[in-house]
Amino acid sequence: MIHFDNVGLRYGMGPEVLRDLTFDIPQRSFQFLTGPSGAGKTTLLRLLFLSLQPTRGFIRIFDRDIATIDPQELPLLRRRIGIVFQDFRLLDHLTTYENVALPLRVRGREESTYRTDVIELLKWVGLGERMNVLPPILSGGEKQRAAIARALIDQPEILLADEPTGNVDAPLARRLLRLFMELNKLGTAVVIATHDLSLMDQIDARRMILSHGRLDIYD
Ligand SMILES: Nc1ncnc2c1ncn2[C@@H]1O[C@H](COP(=O)(O)OP(=O)(O)OP(=O)(O)O)[C@@H](O)[C@H]1O
Repeated sequence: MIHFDNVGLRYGMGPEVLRDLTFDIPQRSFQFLTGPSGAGKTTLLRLLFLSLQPTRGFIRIFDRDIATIDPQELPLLRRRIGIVFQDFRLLDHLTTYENVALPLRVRGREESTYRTDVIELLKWVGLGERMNVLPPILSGGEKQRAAIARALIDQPEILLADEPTGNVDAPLARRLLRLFMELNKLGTAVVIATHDLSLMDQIDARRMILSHGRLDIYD
């Protein structure tokens, strides 16, 4: 589904942050992306989300060479990729329900065509009772789950999550991990960027470890 071949990335004239990355992310796979702070996890997620271009190398996503993708096509391709940002990026003046429905609303979909799906998804992430609340009232873990629901509303083929358990306690982290595993069983590929060793130790999943800009993979 995703293939990187000798990819390198530098910001401006700075040093290479990512070097010689060659790997695949297969359909329906589940992996952790880890490494010390500053190793380049967020940068790699941005490449996977098509919000950065590599400075060298070749990336194929959904059978497309990303160097040849017209910028106008990006929104359509990005719909196939769900992303949960480290800082959630919820809009404070919209309710939880409206935040999750927003990607559909901006595309001009009629509310009657998605209302039930949004409610079902909110129930699935455990926010059935918090649908009409504004984000500033939500706890850190609830915001996290609202951001996950928003990333999933378009039924992406791959979910990218940046430190999704960074702001929650251990029981909730386990619950979120179960949610990601359930999603993966339903067919979505999952990439979780995390520092959290205890989270990774809970399941026997592939580990992509970044260090000094290079990547080692333990299947
Ligand atoms: N927009 C940018 N411009 C210049 N340098 C950047 C930019 N974004 C990140 N960097 C640098 O790239 C390197 C990798 O950063 P990145 O945020 O990808 O690491 P990370 O592994 O996600 O870190 P953390 O675990 O602390 O979130 C760091 O040295 C960082 O300072």
